Amino acid sequence: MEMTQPPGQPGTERRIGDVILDLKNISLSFGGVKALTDISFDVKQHEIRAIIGPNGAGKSSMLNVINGVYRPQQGEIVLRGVHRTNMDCYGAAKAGIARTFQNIALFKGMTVLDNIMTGRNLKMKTNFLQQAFYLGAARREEIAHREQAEAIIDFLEIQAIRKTPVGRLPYGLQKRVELGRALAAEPEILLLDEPMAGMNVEEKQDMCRFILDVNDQFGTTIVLIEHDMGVVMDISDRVVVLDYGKKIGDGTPDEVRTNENVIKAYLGQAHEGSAA
Ligand SMILES: Nc1ncnc2c1ncn2[C@@H]1O[C@H](COP(=O)(O)OP(=O)(O)OP(=O)(O)O)[C@@H](O)[C@H]1O
Repeated sequence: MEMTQPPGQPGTERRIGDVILDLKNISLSFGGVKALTDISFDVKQHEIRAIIGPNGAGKSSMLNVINGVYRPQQGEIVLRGVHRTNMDCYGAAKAGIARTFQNIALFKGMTVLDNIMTGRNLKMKTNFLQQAFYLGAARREEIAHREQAEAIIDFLEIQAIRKTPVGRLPYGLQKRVELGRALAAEPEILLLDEPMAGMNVEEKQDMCRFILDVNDQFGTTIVLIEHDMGVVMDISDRVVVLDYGKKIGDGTPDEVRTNENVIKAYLGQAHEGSAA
């Protein structure tokens, strides 16, 4: 599990720090549909922060606001103390925010290694011509990036499939590769949209372990959406709960578990067997 140059901050001790990302009064509509209404919550450095809520609650929209896919009509995104009314995707990536998607977004015909290499695009410093002719600097850079990608492959224990086209892999492994591609960007904040959706119990346990290891070993701050309540309650430091685009709960797993509104809107449904 030793990486030559791990993502995030090498050797960072797992200690919850100050607020790194602060969402203030975010509202987002699509025509008449209010996806988010006046949502505020913060994310502290090194923590695992979960966003939960029933289908259509606004969870993915929230991640899309954080990494600049959607522009909120109201509110502010404060990243490391810098106030913005919206992010843009490139700016978010440059600022150390990486994400995975609900539906896997990988290049299916490309190998695992090459997919993970695409995650290093922003780290490439040589220009297009240098790369095209594979000139000295480009060659050295390529080797360094490959080493980094191989280190991620070792970390995620997918050495055996490093040359396999992603499209041929089972779903659970594709999700792991997607995590690898996000890690390749060496993010400080990692947004995970349902990283365990569609997985069997064993795959879920593996993914949990990798998420905890990333957080623990590299100090990466993690914001995740997850439907599996067992997983959420086990691995999160704090949980924010959305329902119909509104925030109805925010706190530690224990606080959220006993919050009346949450029980009524979400956990209550789970008890009745209508939610995961
Ligand atoms: N691009 C879009 N255009 C129109 N409406 C959208 C768009 N994205 C989201 N919505 C609407 O915003 C609301 C919140 O959707 P969102 O996908 O954020 O919820 P979610 O909590 O992630 O749901 P799920 O758990 O089903 O993924 C829904 O009513 C959805 O239909």
